[in-house]
Amino acid sequence: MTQILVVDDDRAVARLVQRCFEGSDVEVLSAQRAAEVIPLIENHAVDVLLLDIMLPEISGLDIARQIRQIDSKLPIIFVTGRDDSETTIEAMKLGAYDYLVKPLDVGMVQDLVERAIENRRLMHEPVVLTPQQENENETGDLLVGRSPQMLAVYKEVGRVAAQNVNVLIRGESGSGKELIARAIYQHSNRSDQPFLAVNCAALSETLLESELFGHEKGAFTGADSRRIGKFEQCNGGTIFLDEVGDMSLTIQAKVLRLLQDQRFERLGGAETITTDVRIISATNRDLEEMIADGDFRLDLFHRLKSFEIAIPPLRDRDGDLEQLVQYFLKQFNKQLGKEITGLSAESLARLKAYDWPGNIRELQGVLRKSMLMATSTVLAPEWLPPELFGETTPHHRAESTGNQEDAFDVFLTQLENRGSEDMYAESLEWMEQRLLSFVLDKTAGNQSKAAALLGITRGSLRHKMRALGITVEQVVKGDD
Ligand SMILES: Nc1ncnc2c1ncn2[C@@H]1O[C@H](COP(=O)(O)OP(=O)(O)OP(=O)(O)O)[C@@H](O)[C@H]1O
Repeated sequence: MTQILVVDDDRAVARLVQRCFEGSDVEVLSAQRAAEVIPLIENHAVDVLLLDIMLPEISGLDIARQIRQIDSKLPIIFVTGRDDSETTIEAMKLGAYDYLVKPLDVGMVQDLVERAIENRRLMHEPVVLTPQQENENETGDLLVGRSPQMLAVYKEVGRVAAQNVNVLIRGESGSGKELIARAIYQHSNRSDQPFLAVNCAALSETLLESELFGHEKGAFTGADSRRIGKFEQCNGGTIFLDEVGDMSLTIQAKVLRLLQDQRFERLGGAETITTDVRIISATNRDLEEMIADGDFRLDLFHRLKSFEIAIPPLRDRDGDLEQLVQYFLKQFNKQLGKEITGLSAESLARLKAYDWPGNIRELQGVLRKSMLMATSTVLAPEWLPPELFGETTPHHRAESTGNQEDAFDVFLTQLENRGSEDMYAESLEWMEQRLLSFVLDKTAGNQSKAAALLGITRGSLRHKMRALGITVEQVVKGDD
């Protein structure tokens, strides 16, 4: 259960935030007075704080300073009446996650809070590497796999984590680059400082530049106030630049300068700002080829890879597939209320023969989808998706008739047979899984378009996708 705390003397703010998360697994706590804040934070596992900057008795900034003493990494979203005030800048420099300007917009609140929750997860959810610790009661994300190839990776993480050098993580899509980045951060000397992740492929050039370096008012159309960028906000911390190969040459030049002398200017600004950040970057692109084509700077490449970790693709990890399958079976049995005991020999052989271009993420998706559909306790090949057989059309079960009602009936009968006491929730999950996959497929993975079709915000869509274990790659790849 995720908990967010809303502190505002205007009760309407807490009510609005409550409305934003109705029906989700987010619990909204609220307080109207400054004196309540610290005890609430001390006594609850608060994941995100929405804090009014202008409380009657004390400034929100002063409370934030006190909170930093207790929890230096709690994402704080300030709520303010004006968006160009110096106070807002001050708040961002204090390490606030972001700020919202009143009147609040439901979509924006959802979107920002979702992102802050995700950021909290990235910082807090421990990534467990040590082989002896592999047990199901472990909390956090477990890096499963004891192949010699992965043991070498864990050793490298151990070697480099405490050194204050930039690390470049390379590996195919879905191979675990983000998990490794978090493991490095968590074992580093900066683990008590923030960790901020930026996906360089997800934003347009101007927006990415502004996200990283900030901007001054009027720097570009739509820049109606000054904004502090991640490099300034994350002073003393670690930035994870995901998909670093997707940065434009202009931004590459700016990042290079930052790496050379830890200085930069906000977009459209003259003031030179100094910052101290460690960069962990990741890519699945062939940077050497990009350098040869003039698309990536050689000098930046060398700066980013003071240390390089190459994550092997799943197909090259000796013996990891079986362990991962066991691990995900247990996990999904719990999540889906199933009792699937294992895979048939033929299914396992099929999984082993497959190439896994989407690596662990694809394996997760395949198992989840198959387990959701399966009506037997052993996962037979008929429940596996067609792409594993090199087919492009469904070849099995009720779905093969194209009749979704049949598939739903099968699912319901199965729930009934195993005496489910949670049919409502389980059926809704089944439907949501299909609905989201369908819409994301129709929009070729475009989440904004998908959210618009569904009539929900992008934040809610992302939240649902995470809860259901759906990734865009899976959807798009699974159906092409
Ligand atoms: N060794 C592992 N053990 C258990 N789960 C794993 C392992 N590696 C990856 N995962 C899971 O697989 C999914 C994809 O991992 P991750 O996001 O770290 O990959 P990535 O390489 O960063 O992907 P992308 O290239 O798309 O950014 C996540 O849900 C992650 O928790």
